[in-house]
Amino acid sequence: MTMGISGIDTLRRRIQTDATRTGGQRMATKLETERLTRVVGGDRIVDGVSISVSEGDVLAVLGPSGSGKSSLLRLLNRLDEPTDGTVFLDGTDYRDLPPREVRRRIGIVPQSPALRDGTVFENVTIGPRLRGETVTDGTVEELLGRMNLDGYADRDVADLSGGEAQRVAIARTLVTEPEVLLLDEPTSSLDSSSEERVEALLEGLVRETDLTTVLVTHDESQARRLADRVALLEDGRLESVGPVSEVMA
Ligand SMILES: Nc1ncnc2c1ncn2[C@@H]1O[C@H](COP(=O)(O)OP(=O)(O)OP(=O)(O)O)[C@@H](O)[C@H]1O
Repeated sequence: MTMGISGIDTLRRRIQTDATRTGGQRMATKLETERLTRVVGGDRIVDGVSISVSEGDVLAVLGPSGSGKSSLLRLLNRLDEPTDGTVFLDGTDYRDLPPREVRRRIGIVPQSPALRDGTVFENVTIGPRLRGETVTDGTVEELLGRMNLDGYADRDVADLSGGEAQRVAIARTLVTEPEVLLLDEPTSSLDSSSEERVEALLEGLVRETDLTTVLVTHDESQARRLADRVALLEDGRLESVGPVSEVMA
């Protein structure tokens, strides 16, 4: 049997995945970056970052302002294009997948998500509707319930508090049932009581659904509460990565 370069890569990846076992339990690699790099105007805003996230794990990305956290997140679902390096989703190079499929499977809640004029229902279902798909009322109600927004479907988003709007934005990302969730500072714009509430919802969500998650945060204590592993960025480069207990000892 002959094997092309991509076949060898896939095999190598499978062997690596098999090697990642804890207590005999297999931890499949869901998302892996390989020397991921983005150069803008001569600046290496993301510089050779190689990290992997196991299925169901929460990876927090920490680092000073301007260290490239948001830029890294935007590369993970190809909202921005890497200048060099790539991302593997379930072992497949994402450049071999249609960008639309990548963005459906890897959902992002941006730092300051803008809602469109209209109702909560219209906002939550906007992605599927743009693709000509329908979402049932029941699905939306269930999602809103999960975000503690029971009965909000017909509300005008103009009347929502910041915390409620953020939860609508999260529901809007979850409606496509992503396999990986990217969260960019999900609570940074909220007052402390909304922050606690949104964080508790996110914690419940990622623990109950085993959703593979990458969380950008400047808040070390939030990283400790939510994450299994932490990646520290500095000037676009990966300074360290590992379990929370080791990296943030
Ligand atoms: N589109 C862009 N064009 C040029 N430079 C950019 C662009 N996006 C980001 N940068 C620069 O890249 C660097 C990293 O920015 P980024 O927003 O990723 O950092 P961050 O760690 O998320 O910061 P913060 O914590 O303040 O949100 C900064 O110097 C920023 O000015």
